[in-house]
Amino acid sequence: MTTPAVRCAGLRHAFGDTVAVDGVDLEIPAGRIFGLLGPNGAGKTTTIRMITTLLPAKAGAVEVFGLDAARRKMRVRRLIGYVPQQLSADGALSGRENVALFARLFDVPRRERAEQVDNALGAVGLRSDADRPASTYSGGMIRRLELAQALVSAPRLLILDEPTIGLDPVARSSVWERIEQVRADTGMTVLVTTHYMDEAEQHCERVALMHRGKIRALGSPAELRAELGPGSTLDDVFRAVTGDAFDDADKGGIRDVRAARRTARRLG
Ligand SMILES: Nc1ncnc2c1ncn2[C@@H]1O[C@H](COP(=O)(O)OP(=O)(O)OP(=O)(O)O)[C@@H](O)[C@H]1O
Repeated sequence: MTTPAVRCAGLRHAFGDTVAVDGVDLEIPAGRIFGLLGPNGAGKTTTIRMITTLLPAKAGAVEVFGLDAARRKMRVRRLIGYVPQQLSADGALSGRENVALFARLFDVPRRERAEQVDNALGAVGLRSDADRPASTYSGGMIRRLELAQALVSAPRLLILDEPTIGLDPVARSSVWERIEQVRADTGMTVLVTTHYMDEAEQHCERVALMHRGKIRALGSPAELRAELGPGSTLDDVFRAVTGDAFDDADKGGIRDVRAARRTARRLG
């Protein structure tokens, strides 16, 4: 059996009295697009931060391609490209300069840097806009630039936290198009969190539904819907396994995140 890209066992993290992640067992097969779905506050970002080694687990273990994330932190970090929810591009720099900065941060060898930067920009469709300031980019272009920043070190696991939040439908599909193309070209594993059930249905081969720190359902979107019966949606599956409507569980917090990304749509 091939080693999974990620294996979490009994993963737990609490912030004071708030248990954000509550005993998560999860296996993410290599080479697929895997969606971690759940409403605001479900524990998705906290789970991702433990997988990236940015946050130590209070209990349980994470393995990335068989490497223990607690003991082999630096090796694990080199396998991962991470696009957080927060903006990570600098509006004063050109697209190319932004990606080159990440190439230096991730120790891409000096003689390969210019080519790798150009390849990453090409992979997200930004080559012709690469030399103007990122402050002139649209929201979708900024998201694609952040994708290029994560791709420049040629990671085996690409982790995207809400990659399409706050974008209009056209920009959302262009981001997904690039993600799917990169995965097809490189075979890398993609772990994505999203609030958008329709996007998960369309683009993720497997999904985990997370609610209040726990994984409530796991499988392909089609399998999960089939278990519930004909005509059901992923929203229905979520309601069936949690007893909550997805939107009710959200408690409005997502609006703040959306607003934040909307205001950040133009840099500078
Ligand atoms: N740094 C922190 N300090 C205190 N509480 C936190 C912190 N980060 C997250 N939490 C809490 O942990 C819980 C899980 O948050 P987390 O951000 O992991 O959820 P999420 O599913 O990623 O939601 P979102 O889409 O809003 O990021 C929430 O109750 C949140 O308020």
